[in-house]
Amino acid sequence: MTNVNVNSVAKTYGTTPVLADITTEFLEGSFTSLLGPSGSGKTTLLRIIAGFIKPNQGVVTIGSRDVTNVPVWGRNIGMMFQSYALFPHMTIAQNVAFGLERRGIKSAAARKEVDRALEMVRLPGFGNRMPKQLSGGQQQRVALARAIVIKPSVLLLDEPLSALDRRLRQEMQVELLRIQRESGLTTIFVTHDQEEALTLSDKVAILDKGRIVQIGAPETVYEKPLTRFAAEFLGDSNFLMGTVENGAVRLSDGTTVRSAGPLPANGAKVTLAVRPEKMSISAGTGEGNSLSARITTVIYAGPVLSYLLETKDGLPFKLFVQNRDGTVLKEGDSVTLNWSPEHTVCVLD
Ligand SMILES: Nc1ncnc2c1ncn2[C@@H]1O[C@H](COP(=O)(O)OP(=O)(O)OP(=O)(O)O)[C@@H](O)[C@H]1O
Repeated sequence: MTNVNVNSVAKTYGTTPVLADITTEFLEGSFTSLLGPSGSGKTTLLRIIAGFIKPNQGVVTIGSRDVTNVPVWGRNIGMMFQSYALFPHMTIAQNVAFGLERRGIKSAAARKEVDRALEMVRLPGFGNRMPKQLSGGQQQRVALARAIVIKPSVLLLDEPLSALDRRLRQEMQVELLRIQRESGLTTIFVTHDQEEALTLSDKVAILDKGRIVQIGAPETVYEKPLTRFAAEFLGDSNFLMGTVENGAVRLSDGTTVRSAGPLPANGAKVTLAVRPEKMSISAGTGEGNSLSARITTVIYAGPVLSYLLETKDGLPFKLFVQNRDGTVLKEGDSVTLNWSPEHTVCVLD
């Protein structure tokens, strides 16, 4: 169990910067997701921590040890990837024991550790089977057992569940979280699945173009996004542009919108973000913020209705409404949207 620190780490391929001066800390025993679009640098950061890639600058420490120049095998890291295939000609027990044997742990002691690891991933008694006799989900569990059996200081996971179907994936998420909690391993998890990141993590780090644009608890990054990119990449957001006037924001159609959060000085041009589920449709203006809009599309999905709307300024808006009484509004209806200043967040563009 160990803190992992990344200090001023940068990586460039040729002239293309892939990671730009990343400094962050992964706390002992915590589960952190690296979330970002394809090409944002998630895998590169993970591989730098693992030791597969050498950064052009910066320092990586695991515990109190500077590992920047330590090879992969000297870092005591457990790893699991999407395509971390098992050795097909070895039994499950041999697969799991592989890392132990390479560390010189003798067979009797190794067998005990292997049994314990297989128990932890809920595959006791599977040691004598061959990989092809296991389902995809079971094979992933074996890969996880192989990663944790060496008692690593850190567990690095690169989209380990993305090859599994939805149901199996959800099952494995629960298992992964249980194992992480039981083992107390500092875990760093690469994903581009936002729901997975929110449900599993103590902290979510959002990457964009080689930078961590925000890192925090799931509810913090979701409720208080710092940038337009973060507000859009993690969940859905509606955006309003305006000018700060007397502590509120004046939109171009003259409507005034309030935010409970801090705003820059009078005259500043700002962007406000509001989550679609935080808005409601009402008969008239109520408490808090309100805005007129016209429904352009109705998406009926059973328990939840999605409305796509257009404001007077021609801005596209989205709204998610619980289907409580079966009322479905129609395309073309003019409505008033209401929402709280608490849910109005000023974001950097
Ligand atoms: N060996 C390499 N040589 C040149 N460019 C590379 C190399 N490895 C990665 N890149 C580039 O670095 C950028 C970041 O890649 P990385 O794999 O870290 O992104 P990612 O966020 O993990 O993306 P994905 O979700 O698609 O896996 C990409 O633009 C990629 O093309």
